[in-house]
Amino acid sequence: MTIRTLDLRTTGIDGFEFPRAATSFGSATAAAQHIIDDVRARGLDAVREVTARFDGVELESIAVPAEAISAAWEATTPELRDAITRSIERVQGGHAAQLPQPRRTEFAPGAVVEQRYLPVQRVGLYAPGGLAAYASSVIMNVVPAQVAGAPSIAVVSPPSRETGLPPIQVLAACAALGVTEVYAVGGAQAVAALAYGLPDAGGGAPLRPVDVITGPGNVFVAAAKSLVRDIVGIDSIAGPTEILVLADATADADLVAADLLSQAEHDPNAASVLVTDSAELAAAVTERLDARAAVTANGDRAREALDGEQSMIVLVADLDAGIALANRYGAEHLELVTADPRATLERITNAGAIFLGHFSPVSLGDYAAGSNHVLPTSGTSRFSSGLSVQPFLRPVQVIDYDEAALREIGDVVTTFADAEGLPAHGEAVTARTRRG
Ligand SMILES: NC(=O)c1ccc[n+]([C@@H]2O[C@H](COP(=O)([O-])OP(=O)(O)OC[C@H]3O[C@@H](n4cnc5c(N)ncnc54)[C@H](O)[C@@H]3O)[C@@H](O)[C@H]2O)c1
Ligand SMILES: N[C@H](CO)Cc1c[nH]c[nH+]1
Ligand SMILES: [Zn+2]
Repeated sequence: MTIRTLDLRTTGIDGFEFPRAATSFGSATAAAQHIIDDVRARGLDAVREVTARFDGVELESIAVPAEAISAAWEATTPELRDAITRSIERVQGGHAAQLPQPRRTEFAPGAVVEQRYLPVQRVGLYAPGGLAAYASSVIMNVVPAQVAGAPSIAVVSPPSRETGLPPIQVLAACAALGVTEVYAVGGAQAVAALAYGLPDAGGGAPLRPVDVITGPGNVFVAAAKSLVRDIVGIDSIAGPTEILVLADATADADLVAADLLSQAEHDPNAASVLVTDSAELAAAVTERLDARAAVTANGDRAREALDGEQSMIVLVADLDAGIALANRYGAEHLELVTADPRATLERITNAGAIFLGHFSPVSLGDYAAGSNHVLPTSGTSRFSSGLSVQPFLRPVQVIDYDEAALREIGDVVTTFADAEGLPAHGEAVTARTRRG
């Protein structure tokens, strides 16, 4: 494996567009629609059939028994329990800081409009399965929902072939967070079950439909989320993970290589990109990537990602060109490893999350920084943001006028009502102000 290097030092960056991993969203959308229709029509029978086909697991019920959740916590090592607990504390702190404050505006005595934030009443959170046991994704979904005050939380995650349940790490994170409603189901069938509900999720108990679905997943999960977005709220659609490291000659090549590999191990479609104005750094990172990929456990998968057309080292003439490219790419994860990362930060316009300097690697944010790891990918950071308390809260305005305040502004209403040809609107005001 040698990650390819593209030298734009003399040609310049005009017209250069980063290739992204090809994802067949079109065919996945057709497959997801078929699964959604089937689950709506046949409920649990359809969920069980699709799960048998794509997960290779035959299930009677998808509802995870409460005992399995508590047993998972008991069976978890003290080290992982401690890590889960400390991660939750940080992520809780990070998300509590996002809570918007209610506002009260008094336009005149007795003329008040308040802005309050109401939590979404029931949420469905997707923790991916597949290549890893995403306990941390449980935390990154559940904590913002809990901090927002959502009273009813259902977690879905694909069953493993061995136990027919989500991995023990996922269940242990649910236990630590006090989540008791968990379903062993993944893919588009999980999204359909959350959006439309199931009259019977196994053992006669229903899965009640949710109001909002969040969480990362593969292309079928993403396609299903976009297909149900007219009946439930969703967060942004997260695709294969991405890291762009913007580094100058002051960066440590071994650390840059370690960070590029950390995201490459997620998925053969993951994108690892280094943008630098230092040819020496580019050469050294290439060498360190080879050395590290040879010894890390998921080296084969990471090599596939680094070999893919979506991964590369880009050599630019100077830091200005590098910053322009980073903004053009809008990476899910952007690392700034420059002589003055804070100064570079001021010039960043697009990124899902930004990691500053040598001691803020992406994997810190994945687990323990206190930030959220569900982040916009594929350039969608131009218009969307990482998961926060926001999808779990709705601002609602409360209008509270007294009689004098209504009299004072009433003519604005009647004049508008007449101008719009809607006189009954005005009459609703004069019925009050002309009384007595
Ligand atoms: N952005 C983030 O925060 C974040 C966090 C963790 C994981 N991820 C990403 O999430 C993704 C997880 O993907 P995954 O596949 O490992 O797990 P997943 O849970 O997203 O998908 C597994 C499900 O896909 C369904 N499925 C598999 N093949 C199918 C097919 N041909 N047709 C229909 N359904 C099918 C199965 O039923 C299975 O339950 C990875 O790309 C990973 O990088 C992102
Ligand atoms: N880097 C992934 C996408 O942001 C999240 C993750 C979960 N576990 C490890 N990493
Ligand atoms: Zn990661």
